Amino acid sequence: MNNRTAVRSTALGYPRIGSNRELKRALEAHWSGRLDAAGLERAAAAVRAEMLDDLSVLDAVPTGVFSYYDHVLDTAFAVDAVAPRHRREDPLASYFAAARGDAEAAPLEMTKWFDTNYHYLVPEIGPATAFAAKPEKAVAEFLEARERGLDARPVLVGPVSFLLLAKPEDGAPEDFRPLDRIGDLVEVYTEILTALGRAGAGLVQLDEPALAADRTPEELAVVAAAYRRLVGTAEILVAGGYGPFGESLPVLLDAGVEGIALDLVRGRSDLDALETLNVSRETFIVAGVVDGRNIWRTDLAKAAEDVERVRALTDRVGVASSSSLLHVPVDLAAETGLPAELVARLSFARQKLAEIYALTDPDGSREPRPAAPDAWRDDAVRARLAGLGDDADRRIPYADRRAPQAERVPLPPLPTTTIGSFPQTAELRKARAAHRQGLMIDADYHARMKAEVATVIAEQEKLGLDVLVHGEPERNDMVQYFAEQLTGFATTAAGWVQSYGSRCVRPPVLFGDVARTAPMTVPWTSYAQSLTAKPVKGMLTGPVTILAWSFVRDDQPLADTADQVALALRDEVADLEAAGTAIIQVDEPALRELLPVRAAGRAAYRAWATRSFRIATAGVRPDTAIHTHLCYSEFGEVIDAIAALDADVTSIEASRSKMEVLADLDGADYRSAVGPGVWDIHSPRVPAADEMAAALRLAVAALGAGRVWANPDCGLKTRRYEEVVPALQGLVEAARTVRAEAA
Ligand code: MET
Ligand SMILES: [Zn+2]
Repeated sequence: MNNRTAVRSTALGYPRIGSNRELKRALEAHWSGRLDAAGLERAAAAVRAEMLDDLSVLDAVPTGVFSYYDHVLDTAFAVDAVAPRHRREDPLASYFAAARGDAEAAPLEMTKWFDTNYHYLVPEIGPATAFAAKPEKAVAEFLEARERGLDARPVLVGPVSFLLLAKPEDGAPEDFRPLDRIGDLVEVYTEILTALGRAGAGLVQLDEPALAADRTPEELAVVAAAYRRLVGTAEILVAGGYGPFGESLPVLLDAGVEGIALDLVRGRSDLDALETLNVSRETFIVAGVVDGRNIWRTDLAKAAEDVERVRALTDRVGVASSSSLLHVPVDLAAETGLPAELVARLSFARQKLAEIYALTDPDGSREPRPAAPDAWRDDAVRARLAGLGDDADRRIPYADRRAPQAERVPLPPLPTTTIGSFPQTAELRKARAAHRQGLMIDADYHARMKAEVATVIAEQEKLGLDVLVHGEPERNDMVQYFAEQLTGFATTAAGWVQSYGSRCVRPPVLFGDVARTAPMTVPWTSYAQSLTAKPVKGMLTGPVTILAWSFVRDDQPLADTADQVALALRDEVADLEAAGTAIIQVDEPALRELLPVRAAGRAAYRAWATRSFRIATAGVRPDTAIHTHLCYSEFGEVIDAIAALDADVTSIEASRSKMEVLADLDGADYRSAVGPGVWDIHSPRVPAADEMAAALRLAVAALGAGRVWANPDCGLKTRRYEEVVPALQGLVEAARTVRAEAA
């Protein structure tokens, strides 16, 4: 029992975009017609080979975790739950039509994956969706690993989570829920599991992250029935990964699954529960003690203690990441520019595999995490925060701000605006790269960016937009741009993490106390304003989003870290206002993202998240308008938090979800203005003016013309001018039409 084979090492999933983002490049080449399907598949095979090379240090490897775009979409294709509008002759075209839309059809809705910055595509399920087993991808990737002599374990999204993550297709009856289809779906899963078994698979991992959320007794009954049916066809390891299984844990064990993979980073309560549950010593328990969501080095001493607790309960123990490693960059070795004392405290995917392995090795390291150096502390910031008055996060009521703001910046009903960024052209990216590599001097770079601002302002004046933006050409990324200018942050050279499809982000590392040393955006906004008589919005990223899109220190509560960021932004807001900016937008697209998966943690989250936003913004005069912007999610669950931000205008993604947000706002205690997005900028499709006008009419009907703004869903940086110009022409036309109707 004490030899190392007693404890097996594995990971629940792995980064799949390639260590140098090879898949991203191949996908984008394919979409633009520069790479054919065979070329794309060759690039994909190379990425899968690299994944297996990395994973092969472990006793057992997950397979099927590669994806061309998204693993939920892969699962939809594995069970043939493809919306009729996405069916094409060519399966790859069908897949990308669902993912991105094409000339004929809008894509699936995209939304955040639990409390992460990964986005999945929302399957559309109806009462008649004809599920069918399409196990080819799962089987092929299993065999690929098997041919290398690896102990391969196919991974699929489990049937319960698949349906809980799905939405009813358009036109489904009011009372239809995708979960109603569990019986049919499970039959198809048995066929897939059988096919995998025939190919030689033993254990199969079914990811049920939705069981890390609160589940009703009816849903638990569905879980029980589904897994009782499935255990007859394969040995099943159920993985969660985004918190404790809680009430689902005994249900899964009772159903007789072969094993359970626990998230022992965020879901340590499951370990206490397990100790009371009288688990059979035959049950395979995988201890997810290596954080799959963050990049701090594992405290191996503490992790080893948890593994021992599991070993006391069962003879079959695994050590793994707490979730898929999808959420961390591939290799710390690529970071040659980081300070040594930071590097000593970090661990990326490859390092995490080594940590996992060490924990299964009786002679492996059991080193605790070293404490943070004193130099990372800023007592001045701490003292300022401690001294902030109780009203530092309060403005006078919205009703009293409205008139002074309208007087300072007179606007027509349904004012038109954009969310901030304009296309990041190849030329701009080239200039930024040259500047970063020292091939372009600061003065030339700034001149180039200023020229771009001038172009963007002129374009907006020509289009007839009401509130202008400077276009954000100087920003590589809306969080990194600020992280590079604040203390307490480091940025990585190649720490890429997949956000959606081919889109990757490089989250900064927030390791110490945060402070602003100089204005960060004022010169850009002021320059843009100097070029036009129209109002130009200041443009900042809010504290919650800065945290959500960074790897944040885990040695103090998020609330305390958020307040430090808020204080830095408060100074920036004050400087913008002093420079004459009348409208300041503070983006919080990630407000929904950090909402705790379980209800128990939500009130506390709402309180600190909204307070930090208000600390950042509440210092302004009544006649200065604070805008905010949210995107990527369903906002029903955070409507009260949105109201509590106390912004004067909230622009919010709405077009893919067909203005659902209006129903949520209706009834919430939300009084200020809303810009529901009328153009889905995640798709290359240019909406027609009358389509946007129809959306605006819905908004006017719900909120009244006086409270509606006309804008796209999000920033335009990923789009091309060929799309942006006609779409914005249509937007301005739509606003004028609906304005005239409302007058
Ligand atoms: N101001 C930002 C932009 O337009 C907001 C993006 S939200 C993901 O790019
Ligand atoms: Zn956005």
